[in-house]
Amino acid sequence: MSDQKNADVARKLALLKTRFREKALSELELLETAMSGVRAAGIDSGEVVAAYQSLHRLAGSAGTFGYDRLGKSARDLEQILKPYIEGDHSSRSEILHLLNDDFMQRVGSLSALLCEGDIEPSWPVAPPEKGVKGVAEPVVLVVEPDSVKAAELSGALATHGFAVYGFPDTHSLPDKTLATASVVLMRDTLFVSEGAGLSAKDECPPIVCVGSVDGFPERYRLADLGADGFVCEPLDVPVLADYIERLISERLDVGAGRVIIVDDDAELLEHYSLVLEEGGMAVRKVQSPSELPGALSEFRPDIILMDVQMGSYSGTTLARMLRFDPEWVGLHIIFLSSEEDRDFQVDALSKGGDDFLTKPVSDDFLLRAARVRCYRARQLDKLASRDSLTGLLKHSLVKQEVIKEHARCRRLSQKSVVAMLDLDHFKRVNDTYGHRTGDLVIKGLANLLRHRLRKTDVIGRYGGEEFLVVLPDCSIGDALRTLQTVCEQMNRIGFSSRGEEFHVTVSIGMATLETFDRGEDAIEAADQALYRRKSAGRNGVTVFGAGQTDGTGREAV
Ligand SMILES: Nc1nc2c(ncn2[C@@H]2O[C@H](COP(=O)(O)OP(=O)(O)OP(=O)(O)O)[C@@H](O)[C@H]2O)c(=O)[nH]1
Repeated sequence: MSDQKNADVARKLALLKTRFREKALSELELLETAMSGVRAAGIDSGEVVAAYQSLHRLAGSAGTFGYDRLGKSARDLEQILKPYIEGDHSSRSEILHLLNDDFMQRVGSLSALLCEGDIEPSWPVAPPEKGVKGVAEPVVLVVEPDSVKAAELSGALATHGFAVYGFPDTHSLPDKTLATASVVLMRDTLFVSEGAGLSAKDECPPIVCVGSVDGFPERYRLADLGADGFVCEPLDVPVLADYIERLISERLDVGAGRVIIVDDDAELLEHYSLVLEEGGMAVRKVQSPSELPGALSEFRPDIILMDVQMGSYSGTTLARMLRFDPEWVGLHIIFLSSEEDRDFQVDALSKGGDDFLTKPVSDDFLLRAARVRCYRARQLDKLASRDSLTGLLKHSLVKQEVIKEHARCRRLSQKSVVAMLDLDHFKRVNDTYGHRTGDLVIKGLANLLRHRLRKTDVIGRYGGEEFLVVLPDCSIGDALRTLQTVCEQMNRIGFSSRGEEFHVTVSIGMATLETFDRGEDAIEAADQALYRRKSAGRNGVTVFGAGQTDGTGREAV
């Protein structure tokens, strides 16, 4: 984060702290006056419950703004009032016993704790570096002293769509370059002597060691020194490319995350959201619970962080209400509450929450907790919506995306393209090299598409060796060029099995989306174009219904 941005965030946090202090001061003043009144009259007309709620709020929020001692004192006083408000007695003698001198004195000293300044709120950990820079081509750094091996590995990985840069040792590797990389591949012996310094750097991406000796002691040593992975020679490049791909997508998932925060306390809401946003997460603030259903449909978060008591609304009831809708049954709801009572927490969870964070939470803890929970939510979501072999969208979901994109194109008069891809003579690959190798080829094409297409493009596995992609806001000419590149690059990837290297080609049929009445018709048209490409000799792109050439000199049908 730049110094300027740091200063901005610090200024905003300081402003929120001031607002909190002002609000808390007037609340404490009211509390003290109310308790003095109750004590003097010996009659409680609901003021003690209000005082309990006020102390409960302070106990949960003060620590967030750096007033730890205030939060703790408020919690102690809240605990004194708790048996009274849970019981059914409010005789004069009980009130006087409750609001004794000691209690009143402690209430009176709360506001002094607000003037102490206490500790500054902790600053969240820095956002993780994004694994993929720009549109495509994740950067892989190869740190290998043997220049021949380095060149071989770099060339092979480049055909899988990675941008590869080689370095003979860690000293020649600039920090700036390191920060742009998604993965470092490093000779294991070099890692043992130089790697610890590298992995300790903040900007260092995952380090995968490459070695020729694979045993428990060697792996343990590398793990102990901070390596993230190990691959043994001779290298199977498609397997390695897939492994790198997995590391990259895991890393991206950890950083990203969409959170809705529901809290009726404006300062807390602002503070939490600032902390998460600065940590790289996308946040939607909801202060009024009635706005939650609309925000959910629009923002589609990974998780909800929700206060438990918001005026007349209860967070647990809201959680239960959300589960009425099948769409939100799997949504992760995390309660943020100053309630420490275990029975209460279990009860809240049984009503539809998934987890409990007890307030006050430090900024750092909040960010880490939200990241981990978003990551888990995404992993679970992936299991349901993603194809397990390729990690791409499953058949029904990618089809849905086509239909959605078709409606969007019609509404906004925009142009998009849908394309169907199919590996050529794939049965032969399976028959010759086995199903496992066939799977690697399928993954190879999936990874290539991920690298070559834009982040906004939708990619799905439509069938066994068939893929469907949607290219939104894309002219037919641009789509043709992009997909031709995919064909060329697929053909360049060298797969190996049983000591033999082989290459696989892909055929593609494409169609404009908005020219059809329904999205399904556009898929059908792309499929027909694919069929024609297969009849016309495979390995290329055919546009539905156009007399365009496919870049290989052949006439597309
Ligand atoms: N390894 C592997 N093979 C699969 C998978 N799904 C489908 N297949 C195989 O893909 C092959 C598809 O073969 P065909 O439909 O005959 O087509 P083709 O051999 O690719 O020939 P053309 O499409 O005409 O170029 C079949 O052998 C399927 O068993 C999978 O998940 N993994």
